[in-house]
Amino acid sequence: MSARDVDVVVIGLGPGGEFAAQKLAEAGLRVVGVEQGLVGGECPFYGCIPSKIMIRGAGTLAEARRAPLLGGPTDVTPDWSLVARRIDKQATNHWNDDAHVDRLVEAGVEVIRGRGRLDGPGRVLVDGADGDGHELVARRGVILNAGTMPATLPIDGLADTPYWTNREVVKVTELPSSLVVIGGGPIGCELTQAFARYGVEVTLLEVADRILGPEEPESSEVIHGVLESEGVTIRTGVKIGNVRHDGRFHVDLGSEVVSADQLLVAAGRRTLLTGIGLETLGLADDLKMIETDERMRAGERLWAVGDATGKGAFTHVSMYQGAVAVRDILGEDGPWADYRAVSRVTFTDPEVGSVGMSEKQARDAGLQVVVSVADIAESSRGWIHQVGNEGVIKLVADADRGILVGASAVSPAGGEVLGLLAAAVHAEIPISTLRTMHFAYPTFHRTIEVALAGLEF
Ligand SMILES: Cc1cc2nc3c(=O)[nH]c(=O)nc-3n(C[C@H](O)[C@H](O)[C@H](O)COP(=O)(O)OP(=O)(O)OC[C@H]3O[C@@H](n4cnc5c(N)ncnc54)[C@H](O)[C@@H]3O)c2cc1C
Ligand SMILES: NC(=O)c1ccc[n+]([C@@H]2O[C@H](COP(=O)([O-])OP(=O)(O)OC[C@H]3O[C@@H](n4cnc5c(N)ncnc54)[C@H](O)[C@@H]3O)[C@@H](O)[C@H]2O)c1
Repeated sequence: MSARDVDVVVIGLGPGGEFAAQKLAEAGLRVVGVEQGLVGGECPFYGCIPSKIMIRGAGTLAEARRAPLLGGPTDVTPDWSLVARRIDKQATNHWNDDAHVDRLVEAGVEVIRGRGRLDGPGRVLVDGADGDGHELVARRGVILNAGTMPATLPIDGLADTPYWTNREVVKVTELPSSLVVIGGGPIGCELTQAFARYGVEVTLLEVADRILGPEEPESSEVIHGVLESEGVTIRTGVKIGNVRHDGRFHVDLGSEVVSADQLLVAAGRRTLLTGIGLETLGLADDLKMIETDERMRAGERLWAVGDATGKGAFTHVSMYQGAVAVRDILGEDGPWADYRAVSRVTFTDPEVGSVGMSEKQARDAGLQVVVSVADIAESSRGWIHQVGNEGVIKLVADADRGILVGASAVSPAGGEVLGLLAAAVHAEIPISTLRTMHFAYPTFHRTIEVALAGLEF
């Protein structure tokens, strides 16, 4: 096997790696992308897109069920096959990544299917899926975008059961009549609500004392209430003793055993950095996360982007970081990575949009914190909306600087309401300026004006 010279090798073609590979090739560099699974990564095939298609279907059912109260009688018959077909045919092309590969090849990227590993600065060895080995020398360097897999839980008996993770759940064609979900994070909450709206009896188990733990307590409270009102059973603070499977799943919580036809584990992610050759660059070979600087540099001629950097496991963060790495590799002068105003949306109904720091994070950072919470249901638009109007706007301000450092928008279309708040935190718009804005009537985002008025300093 003789080494081949190129400019850049990208190991892992998730959203950030795919983006970076394309941009660098379009800029005229010789780029090789190495992917052991599907080009595009988790988001289009097992994550964001399929889950949001489920949520879209479930949301239309929820709205139709609200119609008798507001619009007129409806007869709603859930049909999961519409969702399954959309995911299979429209979204994933039967889990075929040709469209992603074609886009890269068109841009000039050489795509090698196989497992890549580092072999010193700028050097990559690939165990090709076709049995061939490849030795690549990347003159400028390597971008690592290895991403994550579902975390495996050390629960007695679990590994011997045919439980679902996000990998299996996106391929479901027939719904179970009951489902236990382990993990009340974004995946657990989004899918719990989607399945419940299709008539599945769902029990959600969360080890922490509240679901959506990293979000504001007010956000968790709204979503907890909404899920329960839609028939979901929620247990928080649980300790799972063991899991058994005898055709049905039995989850032992000590004080009770929860049984269901299916089990979904959505309890976090694990990175794929072990065995990827980090030690050949002098880094530890058992890292859970990879440290990066503001240019996404992680070592000698090594850049890292995506979930494995620990800066927010979101597609838009991975792509943002990919763009930063591209600028650095092309010798541009920034702008470099800044995580003050990372925005994220959990696509429950209501959506939970948030940006920047939570109140706790701001207090822990020693800021002079002032907060304000305003109720969406009490706004004119909330009143008009009626059923499904639960939500809050929460603002976290740094009183010393007179700016917002964080905010949450739990609301119908909360992810869209978030836009204004994300701009405010990102651009450090003075609160005095925000207070003088026109807030169109009657919108959900007008509740931001109420929350701004409630900031006392
Ligand atoms: C159910 C679900 C829903 C989600 N919903 C959203 C959402 O609504 N919005 C949002 O922003 N984010 C969402 N996410 C998160 C989002 O999918 C990830 O943040 C996103 O995919 C970015 O991940 P990444 O760039 O780190 O790489 P990944 O998408 O994890 O891809 C990494 C790729 O690297 C490959 N790879 C790994 N090691 C090697 C190797 N040694 N050699 C070759 N290839 C390798 C893998 O096969 C994989 O294809 C969701 C995730 C899940 C699971
Ligand atoms: N809309 C979005 O942007 C979106 C949607 C889904 C996922 N994602 C991304 O994917 C990541 C992974 O999602 P996730 O929900 O799997 O992970 P997560 O780490 O965000 O949440 C996992 C939850 O499982 C709980 N948990 C862990 N072990 C448990 C146990 N033994 N018993 C009961 N509960 C347990 C945790 O306390 C936590 O609340 C997210 O952090 C997010 O960044 C984003």
